Amino acid sequence: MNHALRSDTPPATEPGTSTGPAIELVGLRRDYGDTAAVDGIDLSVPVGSFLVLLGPSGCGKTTTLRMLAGLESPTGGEIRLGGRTVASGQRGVTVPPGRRGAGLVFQSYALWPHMTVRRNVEWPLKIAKLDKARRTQRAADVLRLLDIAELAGRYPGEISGGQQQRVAIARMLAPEPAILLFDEPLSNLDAKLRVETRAELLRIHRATGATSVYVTHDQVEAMTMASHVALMRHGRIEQFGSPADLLRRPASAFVAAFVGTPPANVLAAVVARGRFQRDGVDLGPSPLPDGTAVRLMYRAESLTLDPAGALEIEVIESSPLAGRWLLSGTSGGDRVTVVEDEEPTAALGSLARVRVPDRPDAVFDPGGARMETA
Ligand SMILES: Nc1ncnc2c1ncn2[C@@H]1O[C@H](COP(=O)(O)OP(=O)(O)OP(=O)(O)O)[C@@H](O)[C@H]1O
Repeated sequence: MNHALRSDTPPATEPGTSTGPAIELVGLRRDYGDTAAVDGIDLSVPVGSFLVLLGPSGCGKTTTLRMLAGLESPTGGEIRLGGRTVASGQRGVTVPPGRRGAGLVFQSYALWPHMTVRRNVEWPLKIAKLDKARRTQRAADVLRLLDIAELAGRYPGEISGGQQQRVAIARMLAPEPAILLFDEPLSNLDAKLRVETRAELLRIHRATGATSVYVTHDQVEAMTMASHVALMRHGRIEQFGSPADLLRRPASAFVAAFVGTPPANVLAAVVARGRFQRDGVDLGPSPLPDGTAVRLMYRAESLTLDPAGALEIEVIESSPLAGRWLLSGTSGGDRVTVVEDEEPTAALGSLARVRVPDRPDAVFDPGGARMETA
């Protein structure tokens, strides 16, 4: 792959314009004894995608990434990179990490402390047996792309955490991988640097034209960076799509409650006499048969504080967000968040009432699967 190295150069391949998928996972699984860390994953993304593996701790994100990198072998299924099978549980194929055209950046950066920044970045090129002139040129190019050319002569112990991370990314990019793998790369940075580095990583992703896979448990990172999100749960993909797909049409109550700022509200209810009822509170008409147990989704912006509202909450927190206010409370064990234009006057610990619209934004069954009610 011919990497463009200047940030003002368009990506070598525009996302989505390639013929075949850059990454294909087919029935991918990894068992550790009785634990299915990855329990049968299927997905496919085109060249130039920014795929985020998102999900709570222990859902199998890192295991999936390590299998992509070749640090872990699947116990079932296949991984295809650029149409080539690099790992197959059944056929016992395993292409070693160095021959997959994929580069990995660890959370811990893993720089060699006794080598200068320049030598750290040149190291993978030395392993690849590039001659000295090309190594020097390539290292200079990636250090410039990452904006750290002036640090070339320093040792990792002499630069900041954020700069070390840039060096780790430069080292990963040096051999021009077609696939960039990131394992929670921002988790060691402070909040402001995280936001800046998000944009920086996207710039690098676009400048190289490579396909990126990025592991995080932070849905804000996923929603702001991804072209494709795979939201994982218990080793499986709960929903795969664009950030907008997950936000607009969550496939399950789990997705609804995991993504969005703030995430949507999900309230348990039962249908009685043609109405959604919750502990004696009427939440509006229901098209479903009486006795059906449901979980109703309401976006925070669909709810309003109103002294005449049907739902009573105990206020637990209130915080500003982009010129508006989020007020959260609890109702029968469920968390309820409302967006208000003005700072709410309700004190913490006090009771407030919330008006609920006649129609929920989505209806899920008690197991969390989406129900069609239209
Ligand atoms: N080497 C291992 N031996 C046994 N079990 C493992 C091993 N690696 C991972 N697991 C288990 O597999 C499951 C998935 O782990 P994995 O690290 O992939 O999750 P994750 O989503 O990356 O979590 P986190 O966000 O906490 O890093 C967990 O239950 C974990 O305990």
